[in-house]
Amino acid sequence: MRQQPILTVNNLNISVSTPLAVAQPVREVSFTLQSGKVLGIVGESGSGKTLTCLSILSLLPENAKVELGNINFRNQNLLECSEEEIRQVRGKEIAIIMQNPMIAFNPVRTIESHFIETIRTHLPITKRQAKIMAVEYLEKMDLPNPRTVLKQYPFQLSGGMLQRVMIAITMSLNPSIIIADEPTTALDATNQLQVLQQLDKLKKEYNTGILLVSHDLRVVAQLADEVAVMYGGYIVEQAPVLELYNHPKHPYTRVLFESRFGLTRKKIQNDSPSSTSSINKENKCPYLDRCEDADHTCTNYNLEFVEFQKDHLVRCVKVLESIGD
Ligand SMILES: Nc1ncnc2c1ncn2[C@@H]1O[C@H](COP(=O)(O)OP(=O)(O)OP(=O)(O)O)[C@@H](O)[C@H]1O
Repeated sequence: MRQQPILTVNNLNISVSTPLAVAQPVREVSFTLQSGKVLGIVGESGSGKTLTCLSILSLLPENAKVELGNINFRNQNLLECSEEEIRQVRGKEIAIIMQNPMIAFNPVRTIESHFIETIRTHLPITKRQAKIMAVEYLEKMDLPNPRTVLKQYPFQLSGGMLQRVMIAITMSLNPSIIIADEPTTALDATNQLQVLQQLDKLKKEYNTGILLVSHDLRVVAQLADEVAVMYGGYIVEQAPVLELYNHPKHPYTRVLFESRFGLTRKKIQNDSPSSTSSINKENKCPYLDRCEDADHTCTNYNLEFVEFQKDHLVRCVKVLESIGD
């Protein structure tokens, strides 16, 4: 039996205003996250992954806003929370790990000082107790010599170590959800693997739900239970990881997989999806201009996201037609 989702994002639409135009980089995005599961969100640069994540914790840039939708966490619509209520959720309930851990640390403060401040902001404990917790969580992240690490400054640690420190700090608050936005992109292969192993450990040991954002299909394959593919602000396909990787249906997903896994010489073109540049008034497929399978039917359909088989959803009129055949 499927358990209750811990996070439900429903029909999320985000707009951004620039001096030249209003764009809608996130459209009709819906997904759920279960405790102890990893939902991977993949898609090329600019597809709307980061804005989707930032909106969950009300961290959107000033010129961006949620136009429509709701984000439910523990029966609470996060979009209706006050700034104070959101502050209670941030870090303690839902934590975010970003791509470049160096940015998250103040270069003139030791790891110990970061650790203690974060823990004590959320938990009523003494500095001594916080330090004991810090050592304990660094050990859990398999960082050698945790006491030495605590005395060090961020620049004295490698990117991979710093990312694991970041995860240790995050986990010391025992959040129900971690949003990991490209957590391994800045790391070399060895460190990537270690960070992924630690995230996997967290999901299993603490039943943490993880939203794993990456443009790297191999990273997502290692960790995710389910994967959503974003293109032009929409989720165009979503399925359990094995189903999606073995039977990608949307033309964009297929090209993405072929290009990443070298199955053919086909490459994804670098031009940005046209649909991020303005509001999609025509309701045409966001992938239309780049799709090899497109025909006249693709310019006139309502972009519905359809479950064409159990747990496998796709937003493509051609795929749905072919199933009907
Ligand atoms: N503050 C902003 N002002 C204007 N446009 C923005 C802003 N933030 C994001 N965008 C645009 O919105 C679109 C989606 O951005 P987002 O960062 O969510 O993409 P992404 O899929 O996470 O890409 P990346 O992997 O490069 O971070 C992009 O076209 C981006 O340029």
